[in-house]
Amino acid sequence: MTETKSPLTHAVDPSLLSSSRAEKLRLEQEAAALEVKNLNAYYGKDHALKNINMMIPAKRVTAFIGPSGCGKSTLLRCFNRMNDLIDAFHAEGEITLDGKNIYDKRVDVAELRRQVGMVFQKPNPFPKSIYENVAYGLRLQGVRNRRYLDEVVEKSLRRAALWDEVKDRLHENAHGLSGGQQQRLVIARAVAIEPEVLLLDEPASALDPLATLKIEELIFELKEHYTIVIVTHNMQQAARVSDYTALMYMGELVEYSDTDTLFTTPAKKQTEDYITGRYG
Ligand SMILES: Nc1ncnc2c1ncn2[C@@H]1O[C@H](COP(=O)(O)OP(=O)(O)OP(=O)(O)O)[C@@H](O)[C@H]1O
Repeated sequence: MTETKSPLTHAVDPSLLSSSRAEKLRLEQEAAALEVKNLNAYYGKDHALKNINMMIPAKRVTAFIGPSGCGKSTLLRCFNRMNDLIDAFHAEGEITLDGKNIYDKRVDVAELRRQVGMVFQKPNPFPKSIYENVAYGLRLQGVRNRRYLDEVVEKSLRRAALWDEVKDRLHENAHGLSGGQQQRLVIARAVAIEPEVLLLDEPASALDPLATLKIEELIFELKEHYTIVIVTHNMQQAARVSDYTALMYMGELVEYSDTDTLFTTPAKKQTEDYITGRYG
């Protein structure tokens, strides 16, 4: 009896792929939002990122996957220099945002973080009202005009798919919202200051399946306006939400391509082993 060998036993259901991606995406044809050139990063002597070179396309969703400790979050945090807050950290190489090196000494890091917003695993609204959470960044910028603030708060909450659920309780404390609502509120807070890039570090891993689904749908809508980079442990999630996927392993970028290709016909054996669950 001849045994037909299927090329891959997918950890990810192939029907998840391509349904939302009618045409074949090609990285080399995309406009770049961020470009990473010869990036090495260290925590003291620990070499956390090893000579990373990649381009993050504008207004697409790019997912970073890979086993725990491979450097996904470190790379994500390089994009708005969040790692600068860690004493032992240093980076070498270049990351450009719209052609400008964000590691240049003259860069205003506060302005960089306005352009490159970040959402963390655990929702972290401030202990203030829903309204004040969203208005926070604008108030920091000195905006006082009430009508303008009202407009931005509404627009941001709509964009974060939360408006209908909170429009009658804008002045209640944000900590009264569910976890999923809090995470969408944090996204509204980030978009209120019109960033260019949104970094999402496992944004749904603390949420139940329904709240996760809402965040995934939201990510799909947000890419119309923003470049999105998401770290996820969940390969199904990467397959569902991202246009491009990067697999990392021990600080190296193993493979990076459009999501359909990475999950169906990866170029490297190491990728195939990872996505079929043979390691990680
Ligand atoms: N604040 C820190 N201080 C020292 N070492 C760190 C720090 N943060 C991360 N590291 C180290 O850098 C390497 C990469 O960690 P990183 O958190 O970027 O990986 P990850 O792929 O995001 O992991 P996970 O999926 O578990 O979050 C690991 O060896 C980790 O121990």
